[in-house]
Amino acid sequence: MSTPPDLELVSLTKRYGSTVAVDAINHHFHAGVYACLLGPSGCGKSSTLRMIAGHESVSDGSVVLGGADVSHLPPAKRGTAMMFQNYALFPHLSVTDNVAFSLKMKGVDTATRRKRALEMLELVDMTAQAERLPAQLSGGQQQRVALARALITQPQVLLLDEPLSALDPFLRIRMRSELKKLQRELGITFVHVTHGQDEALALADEIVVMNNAVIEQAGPAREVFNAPRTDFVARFMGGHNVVALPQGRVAIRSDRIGLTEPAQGRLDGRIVTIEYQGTAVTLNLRATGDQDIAALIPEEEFFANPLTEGATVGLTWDDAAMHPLRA
Ligand SMILES: Nc1ncnc2c1ncn2[C@@H]1O[C@H](COP(=O)(O)OP(=O)(O)OP(=O)(O)O)[C@@H](O)[C@H]1O
Repeated sequence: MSTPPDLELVSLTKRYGSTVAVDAINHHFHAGVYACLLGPSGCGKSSTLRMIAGHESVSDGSVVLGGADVSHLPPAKRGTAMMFQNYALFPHLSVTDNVAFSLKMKGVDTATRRKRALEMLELVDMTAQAERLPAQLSGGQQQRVALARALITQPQVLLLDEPLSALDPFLRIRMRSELKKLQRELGITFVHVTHGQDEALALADEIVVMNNAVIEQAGPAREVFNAPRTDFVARFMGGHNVVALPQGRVAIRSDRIGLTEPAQGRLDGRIVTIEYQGTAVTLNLRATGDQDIAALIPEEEFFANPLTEGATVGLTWDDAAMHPLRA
């Protein structure tokens, strides 16, 4: 397969009446990346995805694929394909006919489209169910059919809107590793919308965090998690404390906080609650300056020297654990 093209969003804007859903965002998705658009409900992720797909008009700015402005092309002419949250399968068509549908619309002959549909079903391991109706499939199987249906058009970019949200937690984790494997095999760009931090961390080469219609931070998953640049990203990614220090606000991972004697650390904290979590214990502390701080202490370390609620401890961390936050 030839190298897929880069996808660029240039000052991309979506307005619905007076609501600005996407506010002049710029981003360059490198070809072949697995990117997750991550953010809370209403931040503009789906609007962004739908503008890339061509299912929503662009109010301003442009979508550029492989150097060409595709902002005003119809969805089928862009080189993108979209997989919807509810899969949108036709209930009266067999699995094979669902997958072959877009080729039928393009006037491809029956034998060719059946052959291509079966190839796609093989790719997603659904050959055995080829003649069933969607209602005769499990949620995970429906998702695979939806994937096969999106991939039959040989898109350069696959757009996925909350593709795992309809599945139960067990299946969600299984299907997420299948999505990742498929993306690696195909080598095309995946842009996957989710509001789940775990999902984004598990899947993404690159995480694009959106909030209030803008991109707050984008970068490799580990960089976004370990070095959040704003309060919002630190809190939304989870696992971090936002601490106000004389030099400014910093993010510190809760598992980077250590305990010492009172007055021997950087701050003192009173233990408000203790939560046992199996491999670790979370201490929720009220620290100097009325700041809430969570410290995640490995189980063995905690129980070697158990503490009780109400006790005061000193809190320590390395300089390298502090990530300054933008004001
Ligand atoms: N068709 C529409 N008409 C008017 N406002 C809309 C429309 N679609 C979305 N919006 C508004 O635009 C903003 C962004 O919506 P969008 O669906 O892009 O967010 P999202 O991050 O995908 O949220 P969710 O995770 O809940 O799907 C929201 O304030 C929403 O209410």
